This record gives sequence, C-alpha cells and structure tokens, in this order.
Amino acid sequence: MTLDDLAATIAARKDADPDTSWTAKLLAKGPAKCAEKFGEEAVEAIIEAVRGDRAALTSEAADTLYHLLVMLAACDVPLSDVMAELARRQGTSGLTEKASRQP
Ligand SMILES: N=c1c2ncn([C@@H]3O[C@H](COP(=O)(O)OP(=O)(O)OP(=O)(O)O)[C@@H](O)[C@H]3O)c2ncn1[C@@H]1O[C@H](COP(=O)(O)O)[C@@H](O)[C@H]1O
Repeated sequence: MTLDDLAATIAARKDADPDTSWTAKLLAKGPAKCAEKFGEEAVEAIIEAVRGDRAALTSEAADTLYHLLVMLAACDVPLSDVMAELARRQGTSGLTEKASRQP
C-alpha cells in the first residue's frame, strides 16, 4: 500500500456510512475533530519514541500517518499538494533554507 492508495481510500469513504466506516465517522465530525485525533495519535507516537518501543512506535506512526491523511481530507488539502511542496524543497538543505529566511 502507498500513501496515495490510503488517501484514495479515505477520499472514497467521505460519503460512506459513519456506522460502518471509522473514516466517514471522523470526517463527519469536521476538521477540528480530525485535527484533534491526529494530535492524539502524534502524541502517542512521541511517547513510544521516547520509550524506545519500536514495535509500538511502528503502530502509532501508522495511526498518525492515517489520521494526518484524514485531517488533510477534512481540510480539502490533497496529498499531491503536500508531496509537491516536499518536491519543491528537495535538493535544498534544511540548514540553508532556515538561514535564508528573512529576519
Ligand atoms: N489505517 C487505518 C487506521 N489506522 C487507525 N485506524 C482506526 O483509528 C481508530 C483510532 O481510535 P482510538 O485512538 O480510539 O483507538 P486506538 O488508537 O486503538 O486506541 P488508543 O491507544 O488511542 O486509546 C481505531 O478505530 C483504529 O482502528 C484506522 N482506520 C482505518 N484505516 C484505513 O482506512 C481504511 C478504511 O477504514 P474505514 O473508514 O473504517 O472503512 C482501512 O481499510 C484502513 O486501510
């Protein structure tokens, strides 16, 4: 599975029955709830990273990526736009980018 596959699945669930789809249930609650859920999962991933539990971190990272995609869908931000932004940044060091910012 690719992130594009998962994003397509999430998009396909937008109009699904919330009683049969977690994605539809979350999207029906709106962007703020989707953002809250993403934040919860990100914190859980942070905790497992600090604990050094690689298996638990793998699971929480999957939750976090999935809920990031749900939040993007809730906010009508296509994954392709995010990937285009990452492509725009490719080849420029993060140190160089940071140093180039106007004060
Ligand atoms: N990748 C996921 C995915 N990751 C996590 N989740 C659900 O997100 C929910 C997270 O809620 P909770 O935080 O309460 O559950 P939890 O994280 O296990 O519990 P805590 O540790 O947070 O307390 C759980 O119901 C998980 O099953 C996901 N639900 C769906 N997907 C994908 O989306 C597809 C469509 O799913 P539906 O929309 O449900 O049809 C699925 O086939 C999967 O490919």
